[in-house]
Amino acid sequence: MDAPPTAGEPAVEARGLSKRFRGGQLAVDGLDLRVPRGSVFGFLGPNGSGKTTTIRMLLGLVTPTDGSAALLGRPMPADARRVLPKVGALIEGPALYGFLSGRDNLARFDAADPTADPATRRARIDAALDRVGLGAAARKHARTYSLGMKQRLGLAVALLQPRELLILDEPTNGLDPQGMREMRTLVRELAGDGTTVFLSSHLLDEVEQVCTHTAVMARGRLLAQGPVAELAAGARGRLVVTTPDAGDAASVLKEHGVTALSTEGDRVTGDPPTEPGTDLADLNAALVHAGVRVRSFGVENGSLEDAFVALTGEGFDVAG
Ligand SMILES: Nc1ncnc2c1ncn2[C@@H]1O[C@H](COP(=O)(O)OP(=O)(O)OP(=O)(O)O)[C@@H](O)[C@H]1O
Repeated sequence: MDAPPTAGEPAVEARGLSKRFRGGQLAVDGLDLRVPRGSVFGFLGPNGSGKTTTIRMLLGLVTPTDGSAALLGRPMPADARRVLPKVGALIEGPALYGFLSGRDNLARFDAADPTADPATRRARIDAALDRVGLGAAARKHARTYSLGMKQRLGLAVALLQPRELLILDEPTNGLDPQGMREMRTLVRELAGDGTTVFLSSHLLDEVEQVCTHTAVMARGRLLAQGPVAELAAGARGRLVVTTPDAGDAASVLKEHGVTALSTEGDRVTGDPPTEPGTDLADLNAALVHAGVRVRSFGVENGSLEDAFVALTGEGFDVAG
């Protein structure tokens, strides 16, 4: 008999998880990951940073070169047969038959599951279709579905059984704004039901909007992880000045130790000086003294993007 997983055990845990592909490429490098139960966890990183490879290792689809992974307190892939029934996954778009209706696609997946009782199939399929908002389109051929509907049908496949953990690889990738909104709402609803959701994304604002926790990847390495609010709050805020004299303002701020200055129209932003004893009021006085007409002056709260830039020294949308 196995001991039940202890309470407080993370939904996903990786220790030193690494993958070097045959060509020599180190796609994932010593990843230590801890996904709290009940969280919506955003696995964030630019394209090519190693997110998909990590997800494939977590699910036992790729063998790690080094390190270990556990899902719901059980080692993977050793306990895959016991764990995977409690885990729904959506990776790389589901394999759907276009000539079958949404409902018949689900029936096919359900029939392929040896643990699924055929007597209750219909109810399971209805519930899954309802959950993803496809009840009305259930009888249409899947080939007529928009990409967003196909993604939601893929999620319905994952929801045919009750799940403790959902792992979604870039669930909004390629969707139009409406499709993105629907998928994000769905993720929030699923999390509201108590399911832990682990999703990968290359979109900072998506993670900020949807996730409670995040881990930030770049070039196969983990840069930071923790509650989204804590990471964003830890980032230094940006000084923001609006003024019709933007050019002069930038010069004065530069003279007074403001770095990483950028000007957009009447808005000048920069990193405030870090020397102890620097008072922002003195900066404002210096601007006024130099004849700069200041409309507003303040420090904006740090965002996840600020945290990322601080961690990597570069913008987010760089190719990994
Ligand atoms: N089967 C493979 N063989 C060799 N290299 C691979 C293989 N799969 C991925 N890679 C490389 O490993 C690195 C990480 O890829 P991965 O797909 O995990 O990143 P990702 O963050 O998921 O990016 P994307 O969002 O573009 O999928 C990339 O440089 C990729 O080219």
